[in-house]
Amino acid sequence: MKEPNMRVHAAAGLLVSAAGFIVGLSEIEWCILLLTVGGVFALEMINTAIEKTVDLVTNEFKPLAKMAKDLAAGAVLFFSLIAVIIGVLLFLPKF
Ligand SMILES: Nc1ncnc2c1ncn2[C@@H]1O[C@H](COP(=O)(O)OP(=O)(O)OP(=O)(O)O)[C@@H](O)[C@H]1O
Repeated sequence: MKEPNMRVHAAAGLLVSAAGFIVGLSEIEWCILLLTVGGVFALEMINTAIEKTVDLVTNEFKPLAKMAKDLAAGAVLFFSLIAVIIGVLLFLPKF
């Protein structure tokens, strides 16, 4: 795993999974957690793929290249914020 962001997502995924075992999530809560963690991973992979593709096409400053990279990074950020909200909704009632 060379991408630093991927390592952060992997660490966060392991941490919330461990927390899930500790607090004893229900089946449906596990499904929601796995979908959320998997979604962040999948989006990060697509973001990296878009970054690499843009870099392959050009290393000059191009507005369309900027837009493609910023939108892909924005998708990861947006879903990560949703993931945090889902995490709070899942875990807060357990304490
Ligand atoms: N060819 C380009 N033309 C215009 N803007 C670019 C270009 N390449 C990068 N940028 C801008 O610079 C920012 C940083 O680009 P970079 O390729 O380092 O991506 P990054 O999001 O920092 O990647 P990483 O996830 O690897 O840290 C992009 O989000 C984009 O706004």
